[in-house]
Amino acid sequence: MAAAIEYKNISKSYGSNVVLKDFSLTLEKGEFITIIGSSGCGKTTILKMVNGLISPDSGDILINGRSIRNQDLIRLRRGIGYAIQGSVLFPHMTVEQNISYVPNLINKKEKQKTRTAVSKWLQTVGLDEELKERYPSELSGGQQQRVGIARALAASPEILLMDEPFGAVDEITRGQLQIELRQIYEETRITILFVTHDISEALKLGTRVLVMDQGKILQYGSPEELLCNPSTPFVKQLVHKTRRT
Ligand SMILES: Nc1ncnc2c1ncn2[C@@H]1O[C@H](COP(=O)(O)OP(=O)(O)OP(=O)(O)O)[C@@H](O)[C@H]1O
Repeated sequence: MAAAIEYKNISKSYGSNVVLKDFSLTLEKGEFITIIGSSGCGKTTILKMVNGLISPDSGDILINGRSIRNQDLIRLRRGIGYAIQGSVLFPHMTVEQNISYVPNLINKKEKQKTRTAVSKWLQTVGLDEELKERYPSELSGGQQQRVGIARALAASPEILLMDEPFGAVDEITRGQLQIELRQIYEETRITILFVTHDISEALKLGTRVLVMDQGKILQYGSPEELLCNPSTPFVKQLVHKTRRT
């Protein structure tokens, strides 16, 4: 399978804090990659490097075989969905305006087509059509999170970056969103990078799980590989938590 994202010998430090040192990894197209590891180990850093929100000190990142170094970052970001924890919706725009924001930037002349697409995305993320006229402040946390996911998907990205997108919602909503996201993945087969603190979520959603510690890859493999063949005592302890729950 072709590579969607390649990290090539990436190093990144903040002052004397070395976050990544010679980090290399190839992520294949169409995988749902969940990323887990101790706090501060560099999960968000490797995610934000994909859409250029964080630049490496050295090394290179290739998206679909092309280095992001010489690419127009604004254009690159429009093609990469990004959903993070909590509501990051534009407060002064309705649900419909939020979801259609990027599609309207991309194809200015096809407003009707975008309107139809908004209805499709609302349905996909399990939101009632009548919510589209509401403002973010008139929605529950779970609904806001769903709109955030619809907005990230609305530009039909090939890559979707998700940084603890379900971190701020209750358990029941979280379970529903997990099922919906997995369905969206099955239907679209886009490449998803999903940061989580929850090992059950990582094993349940991912086709591949990346376990990191202090900027290093401890294991990158399928959920089955992690469960049957944990590479280190750290990974073993981590996956054992799910067996007890
Ligand atoms: N802008 C910044 N300036 C200084 N240090 C930073 C900055 N951004 C991140 N760091 C540090 O870099 C390290 C990695 O951060 P990162 O956000 O990638 O970790 P993480 O694994 O996503 O953490 P968490 O699970 O707690 O969200 C941390 O030690 C963090 O404090």
